[in-house]
Amino acid sequence: MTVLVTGGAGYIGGHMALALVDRGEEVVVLDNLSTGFDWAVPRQAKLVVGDMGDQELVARVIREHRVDAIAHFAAKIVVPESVADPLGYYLNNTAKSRNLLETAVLSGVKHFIFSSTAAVYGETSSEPVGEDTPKNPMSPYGRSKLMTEWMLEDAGRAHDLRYVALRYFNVAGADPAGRIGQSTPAATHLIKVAAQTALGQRPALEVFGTDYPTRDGSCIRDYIQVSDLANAHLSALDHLRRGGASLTLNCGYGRGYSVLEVIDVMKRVSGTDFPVRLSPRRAGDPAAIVAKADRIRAELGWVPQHDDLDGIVAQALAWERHLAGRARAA
Ligand SMILES: NC(=O)c1ccc[n+]([C@@H]2O[C@H](COP(=O)([O-])OP(=O)(O)OC[C@H]3O[C@@H](n4cnc5c(N)ncnc54)[C@H](O)[C@@H]3O)[C@@H](O)[C@H]2O)c1
Ligand SMILES: O=c1ccn([C@@H]2O[C@H](COP(=O)(O)OP(=O)(O)O[C@H]3O[C@H](CO)[C@@H](O)[C@H](O)[C@H]3O)[C@@H](O)[C@H]2O)c(=O)[nH]1
Repeated sequence: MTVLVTGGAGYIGGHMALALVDRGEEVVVLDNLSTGFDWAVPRQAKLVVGDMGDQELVARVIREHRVDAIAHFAAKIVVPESVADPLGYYLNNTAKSRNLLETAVLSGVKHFIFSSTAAVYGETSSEPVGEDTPKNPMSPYGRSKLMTEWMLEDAGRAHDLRYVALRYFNVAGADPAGRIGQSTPAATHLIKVAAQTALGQRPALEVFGTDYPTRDGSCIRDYIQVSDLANAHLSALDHLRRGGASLTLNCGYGRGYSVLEVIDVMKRVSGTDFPVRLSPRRAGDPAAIVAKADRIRAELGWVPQHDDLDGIVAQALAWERHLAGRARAA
Protein backbone atom coordinates (compact mmCIF):
# COMPACT_ATOMS: atom_id res chain seq x y z
CA MET A 1 0.00 0.00 0.00
CA THR A 2 1.37 3.37 -1.01
CA VAL A 3 0.14 6.88 -0.34
CA LEU A 4 0.30 9.31 -3.26
CA VAL A 5 1.01 12.80 -1.94
CA THR A 6 0.32 15.50 -4.52
CA GLY A 7 2.14 18.72 -3.68
CA GLY A 8 4.49 16.74 -1.42
CA ALA A 9 7.46 18.98 -2.31
CA GLY A 10 5.60 21.94 -0.80
CA TYR A 11 5.31 23.19 2.74
CA ILE A 12 2.43 21.18 4.21
CA GLY A 13 2.62 18.22 1.79
CA GLY A 14 6.33 17.91 2.65
CA HIS A 15 5.47 17.61 6.35
CA MET A 16 2.86 14.97 5.49
CA ALA A 17 5.36 13.00 3.40
CA LEU A 18 7.76 13.14 6.35
CA ALA A 19 5.09 12.05 8.85
CA LEU A 20 4.19 9.12 6.59
CA VAL A 21 7.76 7.87 6.08
CA ASP A 22 8.44 8.41 9.81
CA ARG A 23 5.80 5.78 10.52
CA GLY A 24 7.07 3.42 7.84
CA GLU A 25 4.56 4.06 5.04
CA GLU A 26 5.44 3.81 1.34
CA VAL A 27 5.13 7.26 -0.22
CA VAL A 28 5.16 8.61 -3.76
CA VAL A 29 5.15 12.38 -4.19
CA LEU A 30 3.78 13.99 -7.36
CA ASP A 31 4.74 17.64 -7.69
CA ASN A 32 5.36 20.00 -10.60
CA LEU A 33 7.84 21.99 -8.44
CA SER A 34 6.05 25.27 -9.28
CA THR A 35 6.41 26.37 -5.64
CA GLY A 36 7.90 23.20 -4.14
CA PHE A 37 11.49 21.92 -3.81
CA ASP A 38 12.85 18.51 -4.70
CA TRP A 39 15.14 18.62 -1.64
CA ALA A 40 12.09 18.98 0.62
CA VAL A 41 10.89 15.47 -0.29
CA PRO A 42 12.15 12.90 2.25
CA ARG A 43 14.71 10.57 0.67
CA GLN A 44 12.64 7.49 1.64
CA ALA A 45 9.82 8.79 -0.61
CA LYS A 46 9.81 8.59 -4.40
CA LEU A 47 9.44 11.93 -6.21
CA VAL A 48 7.68 12.08 -9.59
CA VAL A 49 7.96 15.53 -11.17
CA GLY A 50 4.76 16.22 -13.09
CA ASP A 51 1.29 17.70 -13.08
CA MET A 52 -1.55 16.30 -10.97
CA GLY A 53 -3.96 17.11 -13.80
CA ASP A 54 -2.07 14.77 -16.17
CA GLN A 55 -4.36 11.74 -16.13
CA GLU A 56 -2.05 9.40 -18.01
CA LEU A 57 0.83 10.15 -15.65
CA VAL A 58 -1.28 9.87 -12.51
CA ALA A 59 -2.84 6.57 -13.65
CA ARG A 60 0.64 5.18 -14.28
CA VAL A 61 1.91 6.31 -10.87
CA ILE A 62 -1.12 4.75 -9.15
CA ARG A 63 -0.63 1.47 -11.01
CA GLU A 64 3.15 1.22 -10.63
CA HIS A 65 3.16 2.11 -6.93
CA ARG A 66 -0.07 0.27 -5.98
CA VAL A 67 -1.49 3.46 -4.50
CA ASP A 68 -4.37 2.88 -2.07
CA ALA A 69 -4.81 6.47 -0.87
CA ILE A 70 -4.26 9.96 -2.24
CA ALA A 71 -3.45 12.94 -0.03
CA HIS A 72 -4.06 15.91 -2.31
CA PHE A 73 -2.12 19.05 -1.32
CA ALA A 74 -1.13 20.41 -4.76
CA ALA A 75 -2.59 23.87 -5.34
CA LYS A 76 -1.91 27.52 -5.89
CA ILE A 77 -2.45 29.12 -2.50
CA VAL A 78 -2.03 32.90 -2.48
CA VAL A 79 -5.31 34.75 -1.85
CA PRO A 80 -4.40 38.13 -3.48
CA GLU A 81 -2.85 36.33 -6.48
CA SER A 82 -6.16 34.49 -6.94
CA VAL A 83 -7.98 37.83 -7.02
CA ALA A 84 -5.68 38.96 -9.84
CA ASP A 85 -5.68 35.60 -11.71
CA PRO A 86 -8.97 33.81 -10.98
CA LEU A 87 -8.95 31.64 -14.08
CA GLY A 88 -5.44 30.39 -13.32
CA TYR A 89 -6.69 29.35 -9.88
CA TYR A 90 -9.81 27.64 -11.21
CA LEU A 91 -7.67 25.73 -13.71
CA ASN A 92 -5.01 24.59 -11.26
CA ASN A 93 -7.09 24.06 -8.14
CA THR A 94 -10.50 23.06 -9.51
CA ALA A 95 -10.19 21.70 -13.06
CA LYS A 96 -7.02 19.73 -12.35
CA SER A 97 -8.48 18.38 -9.10
CA ARG A 98 -11.41 17.14 -11.17
CA ASN A 99 -8.96 15.25 -13.40
CA LEU A 100 -7.17 13.84 -10.39
CA LEU A 101 -10.44 12.68 -8.85
CA GLU A 102 -11.54 11.04 -12.07
CA THR A 103 -8.22 9.24 -12.35
CA ALA A 104 -8.57 8.09 -8.73
CA VAL A 105 -12.05 6.70 -9.42
CA LEU A 106 -11.06 5.02 -12.70
CA SER A 107 -7.95 3.53 -11.08
CA GLY A 108 -9.87 2.13 -8.10
CA VAL A 109 -8.32 4.33 -5.39
CA LYS A 110 -10.85 4.36 -2.57
CA HIS A 111 -9.34 6.79 -0.06
CA PHE A 112 -8.85 10.50 -0.68
CA ILE A 113 -7.69 13.25 1.69
CA PHE A 114 -8.13 16.81 0.49
CA SER A 115 -6.47 20.04 1.65
CA SER A 116 -9.34 22.45 1.97
CA THR A 117 -9.22 25.76 3.73
CA ALA A 118 -10.91 28.11 6.16
CA ALA A 119 -11.09 30.46 3.18
CA VAL A 120 -14.26 28.57 2.11
CA TYR A 121 -16.15 30.34 4.92
CA GLY A 122 -15.32 33.92 4.00
CA GLU A 123 -16.55 36.66 6.32
CA THR A 124 -18.43 35.01 9.18
CA SER A 125 -20.58 36.50 11.89
CA SER A 126 -20.29 33.51 14.21
CA GLU A 127 -17.02 33.01 15.96
CA PRO A 128 -15.68 30.32 16.21
CA VAL A 129 -16.79 28.88 12.86
CA GLY A 130 -18.35 25.41 12.79
CA GLU A 131 -18.23 23.13 9.75
CA ASP A 132 -21.92 23.74 9.00
CA THR A 133 -21.60 27.53 8.88
CA PRO A 134 -22.80 28.78 5.48
CA LYS A 135 -19.93 29.08 3.01
CA ASN A 136 -19.31 32.44 1.46
CA PRO A 137 -15.73 32.48 0.16
CA MET A 138 -14.38 35.98 -0.48
CA SER A 139 -11.70 35.06 -3.00
CA PRO A 140 -11.33 32.92 -6.12
CA TYR A 141 -8.86 30.84 -4.07
CA GLY A 142 -11.57 30.01 -1.51
CA ARG A 143 -14.12 29.33 -4.25
CA SER A 144 -11.69 27.10 -6.17
CA LYS A 145 -11.35 24.98 -3.02
CA LEU A 146 -15.07 24.94 -2.18
CA MET A 147 -15.85 23.68 -5.68
CA THR A 148 -13.40 20.84 -5.13
CA GLU A 149 -15.17 19.97 -1.87
CA TRP A 150 -18.42 19.78 -3.83
CA MET A 151 -16.86 17.55 -6.49
CA LEU A 152 -15.60 15.24 -3.76
CA GLU A 153 -19.02 15.11 -2.13
CA ASP A 154 -20.70 14.22 -5.42
CA ALA A 155 -18.02 11.74 -6.49
CA GLY A 156 -18.19 10.12 -3.04
CA ARG A 157 -21.93 9.63 -3.50
CA ALA A 158 -21.62 8.25 -7.02
CA HIS A 159 -18.52 6.06 -6.70
CA ASP A 160 -16.69 3.73 -4.36
CA LEU A 161 -14.58 6.54 -2.92
CA ARG A 162 -14.47 7.85 0.62
CA TYR A 163 -12.76 11.09 1.55
CA VAL A 164 -11.75 13.38 4.38
CA ALA A 165 -11.68 17.07 3.47
CA LEU A 166 -9.66 19.00 6.05
CA ARG A 167 -10.29 22.73 6.25
CA TYR A 168 -7.01 24.15 7.49
CA PHE A 169 -6.96 27.43 9.28
CA ASN A 170 -3.61 29.31 9.21
CA VAL A 171 -0.76 26.87 9.04
CA ALA A 172 2.58 27.90 10.54
CA GLY A 173 5.76 26.66 12.20
CA ALA A 174 8.06 23.87 11.08
CA ASP A 175 9.12 20.31 11.81
CA PRO A 176 10.19 20.43 15.50
CA ALA A 177 13.29 18.38 14.57
CA GLY A 178 14.25 21.11 12.06
CA ARG A 179 14.27 18.85 8.98
CA ILE A 180 11.87 20.96 6.87
CA GLY A 181 9.85 24.15 7.03
CA GLN A 182 8.19 26.75 4.85
CA SER A 183 10.75 27.46 2.15
CA THR A 184 9.06 29.59 -0.57
CA PRO A 185 11.16 32.79 -0.55
CA ALA A 186 8.25 34.97 -1.69
CA ALA A 187 5.75 33.49 0.79
CA THR A 188 3.08 35.93 1.93
CA HIS A 189 2.13 34.23 5.22
CA LEU A 190 2.29 36.47 8.26
CA ILE A 191 4.49 34.35 10.55
CA LYS A 192 6.96 33.53 7.77
CA VAL A 193 7.18 37.19 6.69
CA ALA A 194 7.57 38.29 10.33
CA ALA A 195 10.44 35.79 10.80
CA GLN A 196 12.16 37.13 7.66
CA THR A 197 11.72 40.68 8.93
CA ALA A 198 13.07 39.77 12.39
CA LEU A 199 16.18 38.38 10.68
CA GLY A 200 16.65 41.61 8.69
CA GLN A 201 15.78 40.04 5.33
CA ARG A 202 12.91 42.49 4.82
CA PRO A 203 13.09 46.18 5.76
CA ALA A 204 9.75 46.27 7.62
CA LEU A 205 6.64 44.23 8.31
CA GLU A 206 3.44 45.67 6.88
CA VAL A 207 0.20 45.29 8.85
CA PHE A 208 -2.56 45.02 6.25
CA GLY A 209 -5.45 46.90 7.85
CA THR A 210 -5.88 48.29 11.35
CA ASP A 211 -9.52 49.36 10.98
CA TYR A 212 -11.18 45.94 11.19
CA PRO A 213 -13.96 45.40 13.79
CA THR A 214 -11.63 43.34 16.02
CA ARG A 215 -10.13 43.90 19.50
CA ASP A 216 -7.13 45.88 18.17
CA GLY A 217 -8.27 46.65 14.61
CA SER A 218 -6.02 44.05 12.93
CA CYS A 219 -7.22 40.70 11.50
CA ILE A 220 -7.62 37.66 13.73
CA ARG A 221 -6.57 34.14 12.66
CA ASP A 222 -6.30 30.66 14.20
CA TYR A 223 -2.68 29.51 13.71
CA ILE A 224 -2.16 25.73 13.60
CA GLN A 225 1.27 24.10 13.79
CA VAL A 226 2.21 22.17 10.65
CA SER A 227 3.21 18.82 12.22
CA ASP A 228 0.00 18.77 14.26
CA LEU A 229 -1.78 19.24 10.94
CA ALA A 230 0.21 16.41 9.30
CA ASN A 231 -0.77 14.16 12.22
CA ALA A 232 -4.44 15.01 11.63
CA HIS A 233 -3.93 13.65 8.09
CA LEU A 234 -2.46 10.41 9.46
CA SER A 235 -5.55 10.03 11.65
CA ALA A 236 -7.75 10.75 8.61
CA LEU A 237 -5.91 8.07 6.62
CA ASP A 238 -6.36 5.52 9.43
CA HIS A 239 -10.05 6.43 9.63
CA LEU A 240 -10.55 5.81 5.89
CA ARG A 241 -8.56 2.56 5.92
CA ARG A 242 -10.72 1.35 8.82
CA GLY A 243 -13.73 1.85 6.56
CA GLY A 244 -14.79 5.17 8.15
CA ALA A 245 -17.32 7.43 6.46
CA SER A 246 -16.47 10.56 4.46
CA LEU A 247 -15.92 13.63 6.61
CA THR A 248 -15.32 17.35 6.27
CA LEU A 249 -13.49 18.76 9.29
CA ASN A 250 -11.99 22.02 10.51
CA CYS A 251 -8.31 21.93 11.44
CA GLY A 252 -7.51 24.66 13.91
CA TYR A 253 -6.98 25.10 17.63
CA GLY A 254 -10.09 27.19 18.27
CA ARG A 255 -8.22 30.29 19.43
CA GLY A 256 -7.46 33.46 17.46
CA TYR A 257 -4.52 35.88 17.55
CA SER A 258 -4.50 39.30 15.93
CA VAL A 259 -1.79 40.38 13.50
CA LEU A 260 -0.46 42.82 16.11
CA GLU A 261 -0.37 40.07 18.77
CA VAL A 262 1.60 37.79 16.43
CA ILE A 263 4.06 40.62 15.81
CA ASP A 264 4.53 41.09 19.57
CA VAL A 265 5.27 37.39 19.99
CA MET A 266 7.77 37.47 17.10
CA LYS A 267 9.52 40.50 18.61
CA ARG A 268 9.74 38.86 22.03
CA VAL A 269 10.84 35.41 20.79
CA SER A 270 13.41 36.81 18.34
CA GLY A 271 14.62 39.53 20.68
CA THR A 272 14.42 42.08 17.82
CA ASP A 273 12.35 45.22 17.68
CA PHE A 274 11.93 45.20 13.87
CA PRO A 275 10.14 48.04 12.03
CA VAL A 276 6.36 47.68 11.53
CA ARG A 277 4.35 49.75 9.02
CA LEU A 278 0.59 50.21 9.22
CA SER A 279 -0.81 49.73 5.70
CA PRO A 280 -4.21 49.60 4.00
CA ARG A 281 -6.33 46.43 3.93
CA ARG A 282 -5.31 43.62 1.55
CA ALA A 283 -7.89 42.38 -0.99
CA GLY A 284 -9.85 39.25 -0.01
CA ASP A 285 -9.05 39.24 3.75
CA PRO A 286 -11.88 38.47 6.22
CA ALA A 287 -11.62 40.34 9.56
CA ALA A 288 -11.55 37.29 11.79
CA ILE A 289 -11.67 33.56 11.34
CA VAL A 290 -11.27 31.05 14.17
CA ALA A 291 -12.13 27.34 14.07
CA LYS A 292 -14.75 25.59 16.08
CA ALA A 293 -12.38 22.70 16.59
CA ASP A 294 -14.23 19.95 18.45
CA ARG A 295 -15.50 17.79 15.57
CA ILE A 296 -12.05 16.63 14.42
CA ARG A 297 -11.19 15.58 17.97
CA ALA A 298 -14.42 13.61 18.28
CA GLU A 299 -14.28 12.00 14.83
CA LEU A 300 -10.56 11.27 14.50
CA GLY A 301 -9.35 11.36 18.10
CA TRP A 302 -6.82 14.02 17.05
CA VAL A 303 -4.91 15.52 19.97
CA PRO A 304 -2.70 18.54 19.15
CA GLN A 305 0.86 18.44 20.52
CA HIS A 306 2.09 21.92 19.53
CA ASP A 307 -0.72 24.32 20.41
CA ASP A 308 1.58 27.14 21.53
CA LEU A 309 2.14 30.34 19.54
CA ASP A 310 5.57 31.03 21.10
CA GLY A 311 6.73 27.57 20.01
CA ILE A 312 5.30 27.98 16.50
CA VAL A 313 7.04 31.34 16.10
CA ALA A 314 10.32 29.89 17.43
CA GLN A 315 10.13 27.04 14.88
CA ALA A 316 9.46 29.48 12.04
CA LEU A 317 12.48 31.57 13.11
CA ALA A 318 14.74 28.54 13.44
CA TRP A 319 13.75 27.40 9.94
CA GLU A 320 14.34 30.88 8.49
CA ARG A 321 17.84 30.87 10.05
CA HIS A 322 18.45 27.44 8.53
CA LEU A 323 17.39 28.70 5.07
CA ALA A 324 19.70 31.72 5.42
CA GLY A 325 22.57 29.35 6.25
CA ARG A 326 21.75 27.21 3.19
CA ALA A 327 21.73 30.30 0.97
CA ARG A 328 25.13 31.43 2.33
CA ALA A 329 26.58 27.96 1.76
CA ALA A 330 25.27 27.76 -1.84
N1 LIG B 1 -0.46 27.35 4.02
C1 LIG B 1 -1.67 27.53 4.57
O1 LIG B 1 -1.83 28.30 5.55
C2 LIG B 1 -2.86 26.78 4.04
C3 LIG B 1 -4.10 26.99 4.65
C4 LIG B 1 -5.21 26.30 4.18
C5 LIG B 1 -5.09 25.39 3.16
N2 LIG B 1 -3.89 25.19 2.57
C6 LIG B 1 -3.80 24.21 1.48
O2 LIG B 1 -2.74 23.29 1.76
C7 LIG B 1 -2.18 22.81 0.54
C8 LIG B 1 -0.67 22.94 0.59
O3 LIG B 1 -0.31 24.31 0.75
P1 LIG B 1 1.18 24.76 1.08
O4 LIG B 1 1.10 25.88 2.05
O5 LIG B 1 2.00 23.57 1.42
O6 LIG B 1 1.62 25.37 -0.32
P2 LIG B 1 2.94 25.12 -1.21
O7 LIG B 1 2.89 26.11 -2.32
O8 LIG B 1 4.15 25.07 -0.35
O9 LIG B 1 2.68 23.66 -1.76
C9 LIG B 1 1.90 23.38 -2.89
C10 LIG B 1 2.66 22.33 -3.71
O10 LIG B 1 1.86 21.94 -4.82
C11 LIG B 1 2.67 21.91 -6.00
N3 LIG B 1 1.74 22.09 -7.12
C12 LIG B 1 0.95 23.16 -7.38
N4 LIG B 1 0.21 22.93 -8.47
C13 LIG B 1 0.52 21.67 -8.91
C14 LIG B 1 0.09 20.86 -9.99
N5 LIG B 1 -0.82 21.30 -10.86
N6 LIG B 1 0.63 19.63 -10.12
C15 LIG B 1 1.57 19.17 -9.26
N7 LIG B 1 2.02 19.90 -8.22
C16 LIG B 1 1.50 21.14 -8.05
C17 LIG B 1 3.68 23.01 -5.79
O11 LIG B 1 4.86 22.87 -6.56
C18 LIG B 1 3.97 22.88 -4.29
O12 LIG B 1 5.02 21.98 -4.03
C19 LIG B 1 -2.85 23.63 -0.57
O13 LIG B 1 -3.84 22.82 -1.16
C20 LIG B 1 -3.47 24.81 0.15
O14 LIG B 1 -4.60 25.27 -0.51
C21 LIG B 1 -2.77 25.87 2.98
O1 LIG C 1 2.95 40.74 5.66
C1 LIG C 1 1.81 40.48 6.10
C2 LIG C 1 1.19 39.23 5.85
C3 LIG C 1 -0.10 39.01 6.35
N1 LIG C 1 -0.73 39.97 7.06
C4 LIG C 1 -2.08 39.72 7.61
O2 LIG C 1 -2.00 38.56 8.41
C5 LIG C 1 -3.22 37.82 8.33
C6 LIG C 1 -2.91 36.41 7.90
O3 LIG C 1 -2.45 36.45 6.56
P1 LIG C 1 -1.74 35.22 5.83
O4 LIG C 1 -0.69 34.65 6.73
O5 LIG C 1 -1.34 35.65 4.47
O6 LIG C 1 -2.89 34.12 5.76
P2 LIG C 1 -4.38 34.23 5.17
O7 LIG C 1 -4.54 35.27 4.16
O8 LIG C 1 -5.28 34.26 6.36
O9 LIG C 1 -4.51 32.87 4.38
C7 LIG C 1 -3.90 31.68 4.81
O10 LIG C 1 -4.83 30.96 5.54
C8 LIG C 1 -5.94 30.51 4.78
C9 LIG C 1 -6.85 29.78 5.72
O11 LIG C 1 -7.37 30.67 6.68
C10 LIG C 1 -5.43 29.62 3.67
O12 LIG C 1 -6.47 29.13 2.94
C11 LIG C 1 -4.46 30.36 2.79
O13 LIG C 1 -3.90 29.46 1.85
C12 LIG C 1 -3.37 30.92 3.61
O14 LIG C 1 -2.57 31.79 2.81
C13 LIG C 1 -4.10 38.56 7.32
O15 LIG C 1 -4.95 39.40 8.04
C14 LIG C 1 -3.12 39.43 6.54
O16 LIG C 1 -3.67 40.62 6.06
C15 LIG C 1 -0.13 41.19 7.32
O17 LIG C 1 -0.71 42.07 7.95
N2 LIG C 1 1.13 41.41 6.82
